[in-house]
Amino acid sequence: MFRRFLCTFLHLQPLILRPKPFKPTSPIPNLKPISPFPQIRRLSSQMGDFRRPISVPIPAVEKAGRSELLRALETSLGSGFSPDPLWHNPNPLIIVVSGPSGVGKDALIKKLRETREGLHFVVTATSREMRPGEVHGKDYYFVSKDEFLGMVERDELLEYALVYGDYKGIPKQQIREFMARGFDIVLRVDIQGAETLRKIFGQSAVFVFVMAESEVKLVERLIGRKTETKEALLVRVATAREEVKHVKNFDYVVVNAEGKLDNAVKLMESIIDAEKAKVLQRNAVI
Ligand SMILES: Nc1ncnc2c1ncn2[C@@H]1O[C@H](COP(=O)(O)OP(=O)(O)OP(=O)(O)O)[C@@H](O)[C@H]1O
Repeated sequence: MFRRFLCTFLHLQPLILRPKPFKPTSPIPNLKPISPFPQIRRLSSQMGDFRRPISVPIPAVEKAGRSELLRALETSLGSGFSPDPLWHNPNPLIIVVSGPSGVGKDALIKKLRETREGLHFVVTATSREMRPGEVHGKDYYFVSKDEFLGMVERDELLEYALVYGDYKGIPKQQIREFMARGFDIVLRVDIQGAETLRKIFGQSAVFVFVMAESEVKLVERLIGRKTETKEALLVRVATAREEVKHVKNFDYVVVNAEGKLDNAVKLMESIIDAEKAKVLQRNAVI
């Protein structure tokens, strides 16, 4: 009576409570697998494991060898232990790095490139003049305005914009190739670019906003870089003030404080690690 009540309670057939016949699994040779459908076999064993009576004695842990114990546990559970990974490899990420001009995006990316493997830093195409020290194909693909517009016409760019009078765009093919090889992709774009990419990717990419610790530090950095005319400086600083307000559209903020570039790089790495460990993975497709 009690057993019948227990079975109804557990939504089980009475048969399940009976001891199962002994069915050892590999590595004991010459025995048939328990089921021709390993998935189903594993599932049923998981569901019933804690209720199934132990049909063979398990040797004392301190006396038995590892393989003997393993075999006894397998036999008692009614299925072998799978060597397959319990969790799949994480999906390749698309990481969009943005922030106001002069905040240190390039400096951060340069350091990240030195410290972390498995990342591909997308080389943007631009129609702007090469700055001293920059390398074609490494810092940017420097192309003429006409060449750039040809790429737009052939739909070769994921996103492009006219930034301070120069075109900048992200070649699609480069991203596809590196994602197929398992690389995480880092895209460095201005705020407008990040907004466009958010529309394209939605939540399937990671958006990181790089900030300085204060407005004054940001302006000092831009002045210190000595790459802008005074007119361009004014435009960049005024724009930066507005751009900071866009932070709410991003997933993460990285404060790149004066003299603390290494901390910002570490935070970037932590963000990537956390994203890789997510149960619900992002799945960006281009
Ligand atoms: N943590 C930091 N401390 C001090 N100086 C920094 C720091 N990070 C970057 N810099 C310096 O600030 C200046 C601006 O940095 P960087 O060129 O990387 O900015 P950016 O965000 O890429 O700018 P832009 O969008 O205009 O290209 C550079 O001279 C860089 O060396």
